Amino acid sequence: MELAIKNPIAPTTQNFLKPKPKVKSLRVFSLKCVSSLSSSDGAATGVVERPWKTSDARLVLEDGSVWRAKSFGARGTQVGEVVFNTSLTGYQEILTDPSYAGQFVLMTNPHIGNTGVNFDDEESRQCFLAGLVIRSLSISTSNWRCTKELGDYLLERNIMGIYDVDTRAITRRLRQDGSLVGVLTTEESKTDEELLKMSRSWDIEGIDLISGVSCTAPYEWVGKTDLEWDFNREGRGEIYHVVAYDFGIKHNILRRLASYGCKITVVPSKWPASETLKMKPDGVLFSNGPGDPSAVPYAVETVKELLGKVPVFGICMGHQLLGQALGGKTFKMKFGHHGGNHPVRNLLANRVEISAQNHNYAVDPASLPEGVEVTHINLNDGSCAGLAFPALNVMSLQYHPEASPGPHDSDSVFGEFMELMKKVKQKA
Ligand SMILES: NC(=O)CC[C@H](N)C(=O)O
Repeated sequence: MELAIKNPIAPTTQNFLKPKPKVKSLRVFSLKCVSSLSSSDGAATGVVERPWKTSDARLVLEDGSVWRAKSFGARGTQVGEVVFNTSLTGYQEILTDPSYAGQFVLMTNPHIGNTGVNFDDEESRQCFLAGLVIRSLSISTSNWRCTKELGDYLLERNIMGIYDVDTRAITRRLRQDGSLVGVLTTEESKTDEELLKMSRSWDIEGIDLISGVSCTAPYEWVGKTDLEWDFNREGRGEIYHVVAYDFGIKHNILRRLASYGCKITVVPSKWPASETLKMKPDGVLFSNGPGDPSAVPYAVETVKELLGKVPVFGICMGHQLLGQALGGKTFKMKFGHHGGNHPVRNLLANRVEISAQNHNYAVDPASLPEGVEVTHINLNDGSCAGLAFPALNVMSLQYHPEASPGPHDSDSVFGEFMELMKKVKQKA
């Protein structure tokens, strides 16, 4: 089969667009835990409640479903958009990925918490997500790197979690109806109707969530990937100065850039392009970040001002901002991609990579002007997973080459960014 590099995706977004949430009447779902412990009641029905905790939390979705659950971590009431994540491991990296701001992450892996948390797997300075939804909270924690149990960690960081909720049923609902806004509460006094109203009066679209997660002043990043974990130690020769825009940057992007030989200055999301150019960088990185990419026109303007003046690399939100700066449009997908098992066709290398992904929006390839190439395609749904505009030294990925958590198949893209900076530097 001939691989066409230029915009090979059928110019349609209709398969991905999120439909309007269906308004249904309130229905309550509660999960009975099937236990292998014998009790006279349980033996008769095959179902018994765990004796040490009964449901003390509710998740009310905007479609009218009410999910009774048990709480861990912080208590209170919180609104957010529910998304499901299919990663089998790496819940600490997911919890600290700032791109989840405003969202409840529902893990499809039913067993969470068994390895606790540790000092090394943090992807940012705090947890920005709205909450965590899981099927089963591990009753024991055991790992040589563990420094704390998951529940204590969430409590310290004021993040709500619920367990003993039917995560498969909610995932099927999200797949069918699209991502849904919900309210999580431990407050008995709030009625289901009140919570439903609350969930229907909030929307993640159109909000600038980047400003709440970005750093507030520039700083130098020096940490490399620990050699023990670095599976790719080649090509660390030259030093390039990279200015990294922090739209909610994950630490592993910075570690990978440092390991590839970059001196890195991280700057806040509203850092002027003119100031960046004064720093004379060899390249600029636009990071991942939370929320609606069309709600941050100031960031698109900054990207536009830098285009053509310095090689640029965009990751996830950075890719979506680049798409807009090049003249394209973004749209909201039905339920997005969140997990460590997304197959992507890399059209430049003609190979399939299994990738880590976390996004609810995508660039519409049909909206892009001549000369912009789609370089990567998500093989699950054909959506645009990477772009290049060689004339302006632009490259970007919709997904996460830095993994954390996830497969490392796409790590070599950092090497491609080094090559791009080298080429431009040699010409200068
Ligand atoms: N990981 C990211 O950068 C996410 C980008 C954007 N917030 C989205 O959901 O599509």
